[in-house]
Parts: sequence; structure tokens; C-alpha cells
Amino acid sequence: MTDATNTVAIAADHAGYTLKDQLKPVIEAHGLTVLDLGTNGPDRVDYPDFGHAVAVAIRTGRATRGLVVCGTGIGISIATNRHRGVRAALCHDVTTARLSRQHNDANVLALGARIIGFETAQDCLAVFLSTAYDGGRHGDRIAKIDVPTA
Ligand SMILES: O=C[C@H](O)[C@H](O)[C@H](O)COP(=O)(O)O
Repeated sequence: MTDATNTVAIAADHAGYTLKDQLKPVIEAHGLTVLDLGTNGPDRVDYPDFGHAVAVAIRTGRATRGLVVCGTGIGISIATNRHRGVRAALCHDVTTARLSRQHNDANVLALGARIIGFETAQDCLAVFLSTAYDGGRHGDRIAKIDVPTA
């Protein structure tokens, strides 16, 4: 049986699926399991469907981390962030990828395949997967992110 704590759910739209596939070895090199939720071809699809799929995988315990990719990373990160407890960080550089873990305890990395190249994407993902959350003063702030239900 797959260990959810070591599983990274990944998904992309048609603009991001090539980068998503190229990044699988980075996840596996960290000793983690890939849960690929598509898409897997160039046919046009809607990025919210794939952002939601990763968020649901995290919320239901099938994975603890995620990677989402679309053309800019914007649409799919917005959709992914609609889920309570899911914190998707759109990153274009290694520094923001590192800080998204240290300060924000981001559990999903969002990338824009039409914005950054493979080398930068690879570095962002490697840092995202290997950086721990700092805790401390950041905890109270993170607790305020999800809007309380009425
Ligand atoms: O935020 C949205 C993403 O960048 C999409 O990947 C993008 O809008 C897709 O555009 P198109 O349908 O022109 O390929």
C-alpha cells in the first residue's frame, strides 16, 4: 500500500503536462512516490479540474504534498487554493520556493510552464521538497489563512 506521507500528487493542464512529466524524476529522486492525476496529452483541458484533483488528494489523505502546473501557474494555483488546508505557492525562483516552505508551510508548489524553464522548475521543486517549515511565529499566521465557516 502506498504511504500517503511520502506521496506527491501532481497534475497539470495541456500547457503544463510536459513540464509535469519532466519533473517526476525530481520527486522520485527524493524517495517520494508520484500520484499522477493528469492531464497526459496536448488536448485542451480546464486547469481548475486539475488543481481541484490535487487539492482533493491532499484533503482526503492520498498525498501530503502536491505539484500543479499550467501555462502561468496562476489559474491552477488559484483553483488549488480554494480548498481548506491547502496552501499552493506559485514560485518562479528558488528563494520563493524555499520561503514558501519555511514561512508558509506550503503543501503545493505551483509552476508556470510558459514562464520558467526546466532548470529553474527543477530547482524550485527540489528546494520545495527538501525544505522544512520553520514553525514558531508563522503558526498563528497560517492558522488565520482559512476563513472560519459561519
Ligand atoms: O492560468 C491559466 C493557465 O496559464 C492556462 O494554462 C492558460 O490559460 C491556457 O491557455 P490556452 O487555452 O490558450 O492554451
